[in-house]
Amino acid sequence: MAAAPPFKPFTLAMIQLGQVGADKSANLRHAREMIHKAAQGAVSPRLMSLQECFNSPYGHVHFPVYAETIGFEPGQPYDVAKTESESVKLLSAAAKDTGVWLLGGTIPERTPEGKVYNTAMVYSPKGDLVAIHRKVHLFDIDIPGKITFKESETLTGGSSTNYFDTEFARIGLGICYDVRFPELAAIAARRGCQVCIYPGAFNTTTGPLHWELLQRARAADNQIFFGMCSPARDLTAGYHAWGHSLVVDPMAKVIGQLEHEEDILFVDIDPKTFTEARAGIPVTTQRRFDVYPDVSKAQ
Ligand SMILES: NC(=O)CC(=O)C(=O)O
Repeated sequence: MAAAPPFKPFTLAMIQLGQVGADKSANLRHAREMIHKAAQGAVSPRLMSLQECFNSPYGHVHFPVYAETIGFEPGQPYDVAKTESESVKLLSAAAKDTGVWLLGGTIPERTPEGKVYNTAMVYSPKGDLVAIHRKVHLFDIDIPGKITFKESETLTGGSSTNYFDTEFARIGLGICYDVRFPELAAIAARRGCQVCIYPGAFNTTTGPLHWELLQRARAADNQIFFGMCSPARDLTAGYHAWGHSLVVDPMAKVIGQLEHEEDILFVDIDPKTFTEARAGIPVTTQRRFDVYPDVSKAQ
């Protein structure tokens, strides 16, 4: 594995979209407008993120209907010009036009074998698709009287951990429910990620107690910056997202958070906090892998 890029200061933008409805073209148009708005903000971001499921309503019945073929293979060249995926075309053009790294939220992806994944894509400022992450842990829960959700009705879980390198940081990837499984962020951090960003969509049942808690926990466990980008809340939709897109620093301090309406969060990521957290509380050098296994060596 190559060494992580030197960690440099940068501004991160979390784009919390409202208006995600049944009309995919309208969803895509709105995402493009908001990406351009974020890029032209008072502080120029170097990296922008969209939310989980930004081009379709969130629900297992919708995934197969909205699914697109991406055809990305890690390590293989990928020609955006040859894709039929309208979401890939839009995200690639938006990254290129703005000249900003873009974590393009997630979309339902259909593979040639007919499997459907919940997939995040990352575009470089040149518009190249450089990484994907398929949601590893499917959101299957049942809280009687509150929420029942079963992604596994139509989705398959991804089977790899993923990160991407920019000129200012190594960024670890996950999607929403993945945050409840600390191994994923631990693996990313031990592979040199200074920042993890997960597009997500918690809800009004799980969000109040767990959204901030889990992100602060993953940041503190690993002494990294940790952020999740959510959809805005739409009470006319079938799924009531929590909103509150959030970024936490390596001391587990919340350094930026939105409310639940459509908005854009700009956060300055300062490597000094990362260095100071690790120097002051040196858990990253005090682990006892003679007592328990190192999960990052498992794959
Ligand atoms: N939507 C998810 O994947 C996860 C979620 O809402 C939760 O864990 O709570």
